[in-house]
Amino acid sequence: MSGGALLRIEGLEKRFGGLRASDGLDLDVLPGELHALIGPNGAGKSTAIGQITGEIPPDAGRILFEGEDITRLPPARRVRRGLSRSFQIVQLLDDETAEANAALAVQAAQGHSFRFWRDATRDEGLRAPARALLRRAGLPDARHRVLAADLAAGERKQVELALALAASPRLLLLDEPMAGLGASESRAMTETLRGLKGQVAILLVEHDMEAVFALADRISVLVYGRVIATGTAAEVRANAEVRAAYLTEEEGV
Ligand SMILES: Nc1ncnc2c1ncn2[C@@H]1O[C@H](COP(=O)(O)OP(=O)(O)OP(=O)(O)O)[C@@H](O)[C@H]1O
Repeated sequence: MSGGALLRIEGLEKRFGGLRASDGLDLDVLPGELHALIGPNGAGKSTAIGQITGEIPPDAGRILFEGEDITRLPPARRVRRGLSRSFQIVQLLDDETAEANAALAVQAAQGHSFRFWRDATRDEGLRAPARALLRRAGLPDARHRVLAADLAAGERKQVELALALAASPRLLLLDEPMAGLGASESRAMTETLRGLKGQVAILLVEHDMEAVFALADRISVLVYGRVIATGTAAEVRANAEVRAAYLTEEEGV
């Protein structure tokens, strides 16, 4: 496996017109680690995630997953290899319960057609693993039968995390899981992610520095499409280039 890395990104380039959203991006995620990708607005974090999932084709560079070049692989094939993502904006079926949403994800992960999705929401063989996923994602049992439309923002994020876990990923890509959450919801999500640590490698894009510093084994700092520093929280905090480019006293660093 590419030098022990689960995911290796080498020299990734992505231009939007004259703008270099990825500019020689290099990044490694090790098996089982929680690796945070931080950086100012517009640094290219979402563009990096999009290229890892296959939604955005890079102009140059390589993406290796478990040592294999997946740079040109379609998104669905990457999911089947163990790369799963959750989105900045939650996409749930609002008129179905949390449990039914998760049951559909279990069914999809088993490779069945969505044609029979209405049956899936009643199938106990899918509902039992669906409940297990929701518990792993931190949603209390009492909320499993609530319609997605009636869930709080934090609970919707938990369901979305359960959907991402349904594919049994080896690497989970999380794009701002704390976005739009209140302080207590963010703390709950932080605890949930702490519980997942070690079970699945996580690449976490997040602006909530409290969560990042509490969770990350390593942090990479992205500025203008390039990683300017990678290290532990203490190493990144102490890095002069990082402090100058991004982290400020106001953010408590
Ligand atoms: N489809 C696109 N077309 C044109 N420009 C784009 C496109 N997607 C992203 N960009 C630009 O590329 C740069 C990087 O955007 P990206 O969303 O990856 O940054 P980010 O670090 O995720 O930002 P944020 O923290 O605000 O989510 C930004 O300047 C953005 O405006």
